[in-house]
Amino acid sequence: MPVAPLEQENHQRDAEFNKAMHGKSAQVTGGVAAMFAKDQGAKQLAVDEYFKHFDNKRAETETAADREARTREYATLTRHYYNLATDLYEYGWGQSFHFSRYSVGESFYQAIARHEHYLAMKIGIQPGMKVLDVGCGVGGPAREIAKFTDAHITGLNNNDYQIDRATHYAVKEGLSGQLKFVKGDFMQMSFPDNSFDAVYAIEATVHAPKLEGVYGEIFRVLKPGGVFGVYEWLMTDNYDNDNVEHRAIRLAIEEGNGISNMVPISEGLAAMKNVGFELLHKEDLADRPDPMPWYWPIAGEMRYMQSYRDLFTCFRMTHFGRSVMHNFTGLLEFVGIAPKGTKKTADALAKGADGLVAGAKKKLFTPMYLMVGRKPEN
Ligand SMILES: CC(C)=CCC[C@@H](C)[C@H]1CC[C@H]2C3=C(CC[C@]12C)[C@@]1(C)CC[C@H](O)C[C@@H]1CC3
Repeated sequence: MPVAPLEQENHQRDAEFNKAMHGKSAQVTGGVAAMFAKDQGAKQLAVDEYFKHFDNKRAETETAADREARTREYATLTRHYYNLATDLYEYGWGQSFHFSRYSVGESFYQAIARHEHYLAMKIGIQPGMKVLDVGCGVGGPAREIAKFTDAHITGLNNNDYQIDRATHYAVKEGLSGQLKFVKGDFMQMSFPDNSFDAVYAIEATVHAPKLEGVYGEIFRVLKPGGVFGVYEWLMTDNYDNDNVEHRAIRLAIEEGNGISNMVPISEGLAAMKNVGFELLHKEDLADRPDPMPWYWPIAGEMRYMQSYRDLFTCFRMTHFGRSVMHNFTGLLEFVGIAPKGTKKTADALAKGADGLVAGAKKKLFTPMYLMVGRKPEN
């Protein structure tokens, strides 16, 4: 695919849109309350901007030009995806927007935290280090890793609403001295060269139009000798783009998850090497012989639940739990309480979740391809 030019950043425009759409809802407790406190007109704009890339696009007729159009507008596409999806994520999943491995007797949130600790350990984060979290979401992982390691973490994010939420939670948890959140496009970072001791990215760099672009920026801002670790979303090398069923799964994953261009493992590995990283570790953690698969919560496979404390969290992700919530939002939309587009977004997320599960079961997709690379000393 030809390399598209990067989208021009406009922080003032984004800040104004954030204020218009989300108002003061970043301060609200809980995803559901925040979800309904939006401006209708601004939300409609986000819906139109996001779904123009996916409405009426079918795997059977998808062209390279469709994919190129998405990558040209990668930043707007992903920013509006998170304008629409963030509250639902918080309602249905929590504040760490990633999957994890699970083990016997381990609760859902313990597993999520363990996945974060594992990456922090793999890249050797030490107390006092200056660490960058690329694509930090609402800061769940940054807060956990800050507490776990005593490091200073900067979260980078292109969505103002998520930055506001992350900042709000950091203040609430008394972590403002250790955490800061910065608005920006990870393809064109504003940090000077060699500014961080370590960098990590958890299921976020898949939003890049080209992995080499974001990994190149990470390489630039990392100090020589510093280590970068990533859990990457990749199609496995079983994926065949000429197979319509495979394409339909990839397209469902992209639409439901704000992704402009998902690529195979081989491309992820090549990107790490091409930008200059010395690869210390590569492994698909989804291939570990775990007693339950990473996707069980979104597949609604409640038999894997390990703690009754997880009952409500996990029930919300079952097909039944989702349809209760999605039809309820549809009803609230109909009577004018919820802003238009709430149900459409929820349904797209559900379709994306089904795509993730189908991709995982057919061994076509992984959300936890671990790559750890060092920037050489000279
Ligand atoms: C988009 C990327 C790169 C990472 C996010 C990973 C996960 C946190 C999300 C992927 C699918 C999402 C869904 C939900 C929460 C967040 C995810 C698991 C819901 C369970 C939220 C509640 C809705 O009613 C259904 C959603 C299905 C998909």
